[in-house]
Amino acid sequence: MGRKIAVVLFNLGGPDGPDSVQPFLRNLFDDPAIIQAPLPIRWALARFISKTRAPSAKKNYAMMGAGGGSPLLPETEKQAEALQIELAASLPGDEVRTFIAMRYWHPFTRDVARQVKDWGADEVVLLPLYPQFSTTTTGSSLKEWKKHYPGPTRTVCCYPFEESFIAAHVDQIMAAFDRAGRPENVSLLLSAHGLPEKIVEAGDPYQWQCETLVAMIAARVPQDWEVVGCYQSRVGPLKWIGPSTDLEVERTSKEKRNILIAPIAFVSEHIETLVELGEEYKLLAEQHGAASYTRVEALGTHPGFIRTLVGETIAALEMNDTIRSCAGSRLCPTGASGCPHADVARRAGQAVAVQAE
Ligand SMILES: C=CC1=C(C)c2cc3[nH]c(cc4nc(cc5[nH]c(cc1n2)c(C)c5CCC(=O)O)C(CCC(=O)O)=C4C)c(C)c3C=C
Ligand SMILES: [Fe+2]
Ligand SMILES: [Fe+2]
Repeated sequence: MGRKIAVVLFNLGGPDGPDSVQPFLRNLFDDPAIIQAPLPIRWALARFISKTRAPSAKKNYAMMGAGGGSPLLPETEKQAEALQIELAASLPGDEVRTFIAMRYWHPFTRDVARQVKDWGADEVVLLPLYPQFSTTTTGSSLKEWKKHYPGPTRTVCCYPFEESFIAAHVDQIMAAFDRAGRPENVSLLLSAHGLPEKIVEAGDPYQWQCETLVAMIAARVPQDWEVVGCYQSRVGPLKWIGPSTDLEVERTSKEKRNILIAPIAFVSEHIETLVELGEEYKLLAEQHGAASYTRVEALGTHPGFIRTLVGETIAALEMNDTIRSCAGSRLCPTGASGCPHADVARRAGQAVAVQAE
């Protein structure tokens, strides 16, 4: 008899209407992975920041035509459905079901953990919809999952260097280049969500993974393009990693370049792609004289991306270990405190050679 395989997709979640913007933000800022402060202080900060940030965030959410909420859940549902169909075809003897576990809004991780238990899964694969590992995203979701699901699981750490993932990005970028009329003097800005510097200094492999991915994409696009990795969506008073996307948009606009801007850490459309990349930076580019500005679409249900997720799931099911590596057939950034491989690596006393494809 076949196995019952639950594939749990981790994502951040987003408000489902204007009234949930503030409680969603409060959940986000109450996460110790986001704000490292002792408890009564963190509660107070979460309450204060969510209250002060809610009015401007509501305006931004209202711009997306999703009833004042985020399109993140419907977009993630499309990915879950596509993945379930492909996995069913790849694992014909088994019963595969995809679940979506959001971190800060419905469907909450704790409720999904209960559904997976009730379904009676024989195998549980935890698959983050974050291609790069960060303690603030995948690490936080894993912790939350473990609080609510005591059974064994197989965890995909991250997949930033998978061949099909890089090829899907290059495909989306070249489609945007065609839409722009294949101009000369192209600056390709590969934009990821930023992080406070101190999180990276504590060992988070996210920036390293983003920058390595930028170099890998740069090797695949026309060699006369300028390719720049940059970071968007800064929040709060701390120093964040750079260069910042807005300053890169300004600089390349002043140089009268044709800008292509692509998200490399978000895999579906939501506020950070539709509003920040699609509206705010577009305006900035126009104000500073860019020759043109074209937004590259998020991967969504791009067949190459769904293939990446299928490959990661199957590799996780086949491995002996319970964690699927960060970096495909390359070496895991072991020793980084944020990487769930760190413990494995410490035990082995060396970088862990990971499963080949
Ligand atoms: C790679 C993905 C992400 C990282 C890393 C990340 C870190 C991070 N985020 C905040 C603060 C906010 N993030 C918000 C929304 C949001 N962030 C991501 C992804 C990453 N965040 C997603 C997918 C979304 C959801 C967007 C949606 O459509 O709902 C928000 C809310 C929006 C806003 O008010 O701007 C905040 C706030 C911090 C502080 C942080 C690292 C410390
Ligand atoms: Fe964020
Ligand atoms: Fe790892």
